[in-house]
Amino acid sequence: NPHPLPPGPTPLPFIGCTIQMLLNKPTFRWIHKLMDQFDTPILCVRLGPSTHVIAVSSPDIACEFLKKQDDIFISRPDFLSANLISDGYLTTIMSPFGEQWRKMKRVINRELLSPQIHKWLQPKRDEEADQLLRYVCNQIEKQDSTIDGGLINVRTVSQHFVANALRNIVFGKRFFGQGTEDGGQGEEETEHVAALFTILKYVYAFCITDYFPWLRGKTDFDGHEKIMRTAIETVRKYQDPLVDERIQMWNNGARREKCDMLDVLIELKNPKLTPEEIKAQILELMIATIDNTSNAIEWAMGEMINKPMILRRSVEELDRVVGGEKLVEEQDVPQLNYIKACIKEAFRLHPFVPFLPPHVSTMDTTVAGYFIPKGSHVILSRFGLGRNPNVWLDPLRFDPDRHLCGDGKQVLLTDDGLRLISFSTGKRGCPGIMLGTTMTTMLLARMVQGFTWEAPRNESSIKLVENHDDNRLAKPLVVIAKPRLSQYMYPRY
Ligand code: HEM
Repeated sequence: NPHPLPPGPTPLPFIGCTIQMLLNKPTFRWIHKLMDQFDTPILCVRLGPSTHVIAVSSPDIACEFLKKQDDIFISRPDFLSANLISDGYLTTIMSPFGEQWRKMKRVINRELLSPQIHKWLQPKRDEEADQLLRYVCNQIEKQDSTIDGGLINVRTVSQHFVANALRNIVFGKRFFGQGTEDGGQGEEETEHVAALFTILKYVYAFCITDYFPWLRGKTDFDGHEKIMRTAIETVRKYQDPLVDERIQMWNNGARREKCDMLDVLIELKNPKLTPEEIKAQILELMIATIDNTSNAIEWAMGEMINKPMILRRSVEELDRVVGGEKLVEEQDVPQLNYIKACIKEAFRLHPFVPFLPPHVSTMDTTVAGYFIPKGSHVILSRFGLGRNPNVWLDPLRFDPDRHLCGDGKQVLLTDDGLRLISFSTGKRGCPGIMLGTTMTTMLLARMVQGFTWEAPRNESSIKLVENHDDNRLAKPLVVIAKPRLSQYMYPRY
């Protein structure tokens, strides 16, 4: 191939840039620094003897990879983390290109995330939207009654809203255990969610042995393997027995009617799934949903509370679209354009994971004039795209107006031109757009409709500081909420 590799640091023989990577943690910040140093929107870093990692921060080049040459960049790497999560690539997100990926993606698209199934499962999501208000009200009531309102940890509320809804949709119950008196999660759910986030932290996390594959199983150099195995075990300890129990119920006739996603997966005839496939796929669906939704809402709320004008406009939208006499419902989501613009702005500016899962090329090719060898790991930078100063004016400013379309056109959370990353695009794109959009919008809409929000008394504004190691808020968002609707409107159980 006459074309050069994309610019990047000169790799050493055999080890590539591995030592530099180890000396410059966290790796995503190092990669972005290199893109700045080389002044390039496409960078090549070689890790180990032969892996070319290609980072991208320009929408045009991103579209060449995921639109024009989508068929080539359709695989995933064989990483230990991905292998463990997917139980040897039985699932969708993690599986390399091939029959198993095709089969599972079809099952998810057609059987779990179709519009009919979405509608069928709405009562479960509605239940969680009501529980959300009830839980926040209870938290406020529990606190010192001399203070007007109460302190709410938005991170905990958001993460558990998503996890509870997912458990309800998949297993038909919000909690593994009893929960708490006030409608909150119990020990079991806290452990479940923490383990899901540990898995998310260590998946595709530049683990050394992934670039020296013959070391796999011989050394756990950076400790990732042990952490990953423990977290997966924790999640499966709660989930797998429910799957086994349910299979048995179908077998012995104790269950005859499908009520949730687990029933759908067990009763699938063509293709028939094995218990191992069902268990691994459920674990993957759990991690697919929880981070983006909850993290976007935590950041969006922090930004909105710091900019009261934005918060006010979103309240006005809710009052206009929904009115003061009923709670916001899923049917209102298409019209909540300002709320969705706030969420999209959080996706743009504060993505939970810095890169998309790697897209691996299945043959040699040329992109943007550069040689991209077969087996390259292309990582589109959510961070780099969303904050690209050539694309976004004043990129670090939280400004939902960027996403309003005018002419009354609906704001979509999708990202077709890849100017930011929300659900990605192409054959590897997210199949959960409808469910993801619905849950994220309902969460923010109910929080904003149900309560007024402000910074804690001793803080003039909220310190929106990003973690060094990831893009989360350095400290969970804890703010004051006060009920803003008439008392009779809050669901009681
Ligand atoms: C706001 C919520 C969500 C966001 C922002 C989101 C985002 C993403 C992104 C960026 C990808 C990677 C695409 C790529 O590699 O190019 C992805 C993949 C995926 N997502 Fe989502 N997602 C969300 C919700 C969901 C939900 C609710 C489900 C299902 C319950 C889901 C299931 C999947 C699956 C199965 C894949 C793998 C696709 C493949 O590799 O072929 N996601 N998602």
